[in-house]
Order: sequence, then C-alpha cells, then structure tokens
Amino acid sequence: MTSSKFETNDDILDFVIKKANGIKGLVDRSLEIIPNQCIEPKEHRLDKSQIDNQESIPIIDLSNFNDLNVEKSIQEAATKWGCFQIINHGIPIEVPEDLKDAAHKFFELPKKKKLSIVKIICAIGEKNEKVLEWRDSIKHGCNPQNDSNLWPPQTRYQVLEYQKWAKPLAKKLLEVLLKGLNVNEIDESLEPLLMGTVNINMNYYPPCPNPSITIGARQHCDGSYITLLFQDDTGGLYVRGTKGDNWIHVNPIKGALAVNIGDLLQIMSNDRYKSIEHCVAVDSSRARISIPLFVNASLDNVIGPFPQMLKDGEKPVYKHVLHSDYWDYFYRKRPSGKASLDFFKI
Ligand SMILES: O=C(O)CCC(=O)C(=O)O
Ligand SMILES: [Fe+2]
Repeated sequence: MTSSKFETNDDILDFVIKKANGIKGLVDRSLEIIPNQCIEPKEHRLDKSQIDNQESIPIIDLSNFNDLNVEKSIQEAATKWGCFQIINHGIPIEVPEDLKDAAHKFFELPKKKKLSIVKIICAIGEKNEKVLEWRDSIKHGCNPQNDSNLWPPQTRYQVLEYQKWAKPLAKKLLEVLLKGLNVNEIDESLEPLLMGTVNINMNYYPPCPNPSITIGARQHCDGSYITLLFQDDTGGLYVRGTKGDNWIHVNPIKGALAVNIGDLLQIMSNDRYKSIEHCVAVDSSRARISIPLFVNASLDNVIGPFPQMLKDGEKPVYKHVLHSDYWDYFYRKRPSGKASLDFFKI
C-alpha cells in the first residue's frame, strides 16, 4: 500500500460515495494508511475480549420441517437468541454457491464497468461521525414493482434463481414463527404486511490492511421481520450472546443459512421474539461475501404489536408507527445495536 493521495476526509467520501468507487476502489489504490474516514471509533469496534467461544447459536435441521419438535426449536431459538442457522433447508447447494460467484464477478469488475451498471451502497456511521464501514453493497429489490432488468447482468440470473427457492423458505419460517404467537397462517390479508418488501443485498468486504481499527458492519439489528443470510467460508459475523455483552461467532457451515430475527418481528410479537444484534469483522487477506435476504413490510404499512399479543390485557411495549417513518429515523440517526427499537417504544 502507498500513502494516501487524498488531501482531506471529504475527498475520501467523494471518492468512495459520490463517485461510487466503494471501499474496493480504495483498496485497489493500495493506500498504505487506513484513511481517517474508515477508522471506527473505539466504542463501535468489536471488543475481542468479549468474544465468547463457549456459547454457539443453535443449528436447526429442517429435513422434517413439519415436525412439531422442529417448529418448537425455531420458536425457542427466536425467543432465546434471535438467531439460528438452518441446514437441510431444501435449497440446492449450487444455488447460493453460484450467487456467491456472481457477487465476486460483479464486485471485482474493473471500476468503470461496474459503475456504469449500478450504484454501490456505502454504509456511513452516525451523522457527525461519518465513518465508513469497510464494505460495499448492492441491493436487488425482489418485488413486483422492481424491474430485474435494472440489476447487474453479472448477478441477475443467479438472484432470480435464488429468490425462487429462498422466498418460499422465508415464508415457511415466518409461518412457523407466527404459529408460536398464535397468529394464523399467512393468508392473503397478512401476506402484503409480512412479505410486502423483499430485498436481496450482496455485501463485499475487501481485505483490510488493519482490521482491528475498522468494522465491516457495525453493531445493528436488521429492520426486517426475518433475514436469511448466506455467508461464504471466511467467517467474521458475530451475534450477541445471551449474557448481554458477549459476542458469538457464527461459524460458516457450507450450504447453511443464518436466520436473524429483525426489529419488526420483535415489535409485532410485543417482545416474545428478540431481534438479534450483530456486527461483522473484516479479514486482512480475504475478501468476504455475504448475501442477506431481508423480509420486510411495505413502507406504507403501519407496524405495531399483533392484536393477538394484547388480547389478554397484556400492555403493548410498542406503539403503532408508519413503517416509512421508522426508516427515516433509521437513516437520520443511524442507531447502534438495539437502539433502533427506541423509535417504537411507548
Ligand atoms: O455480512 C454479514 O454476515 C452480515 C451483514 C448484515 O448484517 C447486513 O447486511 O445487515
Ligand atoms: Fe444485518
């Protein structure tokens, strides 16, 4: 790496965000020093002393999905952890593997070619901090109103194929989770609320010369109902353990998917299920790919605890708010960890 040719921090933001070169563009310029705009404040870095190798999140075998014990393990994992991995989920191994290869192809395109295709999303920290996460992302909106012709040709076919398998799986998982709340199966009236917006993102974490002072994805909860996450075998995803301040590594398992409970399900379940706080550390020598599928409400839905949660006189923990207002708040405040739920709290 050579020394930075950027004069000011604004130059970096301009290069990475406005000119959409991404963090990969920075790495390709072989900077010797990590730019200030990518140095994560200490309090948001992953504290290695809190990594707990004693705990691990449940691995649930879905070979017998309709078995009541399997349903119970899913509901228990969502209650205790907010996160679990699933194996034998029915998606043929080559489908996510092809998706991963497609992501590499896209992110490793020469800069100009990549930029002419699509805008890269860069995640930036709290308003006044403006620290960039060490990753580049793209989003594929998998909804009737989204036109897949606008997706990169390098990823289009693979994402279409993956969503064919992953969307029904997500729906089935949601159905089991709702069953645990005594909410009926997802019928026509519930489907727009529960699966109104489905997005498949691709995250590319370039190798980082000094991973201890950067963060791939800072501590957050997903704003979804659930997220299905495919990760490659690099490792680096950490979730909150049950002791409050410990972090647990989500060990990559070939072909497995991690399932995260998001804020929407914590709210709708009036705290029965817990959204999982998580973060990603980057690697010094390998680029990492992860592919989350976020199952969300539509922006014009009103979100609040299901009436079934409150029918025996239980007090609501959350108020009803317009889903789009939550995202306005999220992007304005960039809340860390579980603070994303504060907007809904009564
Ligand atoms: O890369 C990962 O494993 C997690 C990514 C993530 O948390 C996100 O995109 O919301
Ligand atoms: Fe996430």
